Amino acid sequence: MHPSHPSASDADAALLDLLTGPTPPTCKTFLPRRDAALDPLLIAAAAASGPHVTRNHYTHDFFPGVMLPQAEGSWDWTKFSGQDASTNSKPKRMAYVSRQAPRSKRLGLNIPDDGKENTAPLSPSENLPSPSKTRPTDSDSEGKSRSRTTTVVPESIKVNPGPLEVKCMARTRIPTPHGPIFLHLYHNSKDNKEHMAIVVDPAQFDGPPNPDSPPHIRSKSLDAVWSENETEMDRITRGAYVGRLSPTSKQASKPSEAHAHSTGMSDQIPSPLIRIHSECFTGETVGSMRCDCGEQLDEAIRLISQPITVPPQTPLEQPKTIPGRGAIVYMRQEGRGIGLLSKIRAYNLQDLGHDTVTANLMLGHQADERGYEIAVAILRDLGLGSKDELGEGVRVLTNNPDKVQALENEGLRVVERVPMIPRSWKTRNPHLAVSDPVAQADQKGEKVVGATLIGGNAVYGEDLDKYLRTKVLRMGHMLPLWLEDPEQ
Ligand SMILES: Nc1nc2c(ncn2[C@@H]2O[C@H](COP(=O)(O)OP(=O)(O)OP(=O)(O)O)[C@@H](O)[C@H]2O)c(=O)[nH]1
Repeated sequence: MHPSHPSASDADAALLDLLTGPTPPTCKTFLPRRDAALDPLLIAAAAASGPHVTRNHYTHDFFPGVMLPQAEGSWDWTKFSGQDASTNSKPKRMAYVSRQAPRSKRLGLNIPDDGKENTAPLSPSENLPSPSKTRPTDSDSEGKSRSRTTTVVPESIKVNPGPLEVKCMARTRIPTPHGPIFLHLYHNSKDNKEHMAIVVDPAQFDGPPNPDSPPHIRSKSLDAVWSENETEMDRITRGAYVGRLSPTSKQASKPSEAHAHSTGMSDQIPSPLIRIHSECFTGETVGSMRCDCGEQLDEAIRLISQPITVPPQTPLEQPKTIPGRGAIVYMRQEGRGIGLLSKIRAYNLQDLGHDTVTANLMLGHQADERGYEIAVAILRDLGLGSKDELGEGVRVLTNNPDKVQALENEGLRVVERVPMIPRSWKTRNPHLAVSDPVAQADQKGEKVVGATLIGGNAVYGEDLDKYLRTKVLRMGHMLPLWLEDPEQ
């Protein structure tokens, strides 16, 4: 008898089976699912970013904060109803963050084992978020107390509390209107910026130093052999070569020869001229006439490149001329360390009538937030300004007495401060212009090749004058403030 039709006969049951099909199997007959349950992380990632996003991307936080309502791309604009996404009152969804240490840390890179040279580029050991300082009250220079809370994110974020190390990652020759320079790119273990050294030392093109010439200005970390697997071509490609490269160059530098110390002429030649220059996108790239940074960089390369006259040692000898030598350490400390964003805001405050120092303070910054530890370490790597007997003392191109003090505090041997008179002041002052070929050319309206990076000649205007006067009057820069009236 058919179980579902207890009252029907067997013939009826057979007919019914024929018409309705066999009884479907019960759930018990199904095999259990073998595939993984749907992964909520994967679904969330795909929903946020599209099907190309895998669980790996998501776990490792390729899109930090993408799930937060205010994050770019996280708002569904199809639901836009005139309300600002950032004011969405819905509870925030969770943002997942990788708990896995960076690869370099997991593999133990940057940790020298059995004394072997580390081949990996220096990188900050941890990618910590920038610390933020909160100042509940701040007063500007005019003594007005403000109660608003200002959050300050320092531009140069210190990410590694360990000892400072600098490493020159690459060096190359750059021709400039003032002559060739060697551009060195540095990594360091303190911040994540690529600071640079512009080395002027064209004598290096003639090959290894001879006993009669001053020592070449070369990076010790660049000339070091980084690993036994490094080929000559690897080393040449990163700039560890002596002389000038040509299509037939095959020989990388030998650390012992490249850093040979000569004693012959060292006593008679002046110490190398150096400058620590702070990045200024507006002044150097856009040609801003709000500051003198562009012309200072250009002027520093020009001054360091001037040939040096070496006095004769005996009455029978003639004075000798050798190529100029020195270096500019180009620090990525935009806006005296406050960063470009804050500097742009500071400019607007300046247009509202405040000077550069007050504008910084109003934004919750200090007047100057720069540090010089990395710059001095770079100079030391170049063999300049260290206090040991092989290092050369330096002459520093600056008007800023605080900078000289800070450099000395970091252990730099400064033998002289060399002032930098703004070109526009020289051009307009007949007494100063008399001894300066660039100023003379400017006065005659002649174009001086390479006189400035952008404008070609000295530039001036109300903004620049205000900026220069503030440096002298409020920051103690050592310049004679002769220009009371520009028309005089
Ligand atoms: N915060 C701020 N920074 C500025 C302003 N104008 C230029 N800078 C920055 O100032 C730095 C250069 O500093 P300066 O004070 O001009 O000169 P210095 O380096 O202290 O001294 P010198 O060695 O004599 O040039 C660069 O990083 C510029 O970006 C400004 O109005 N506000």
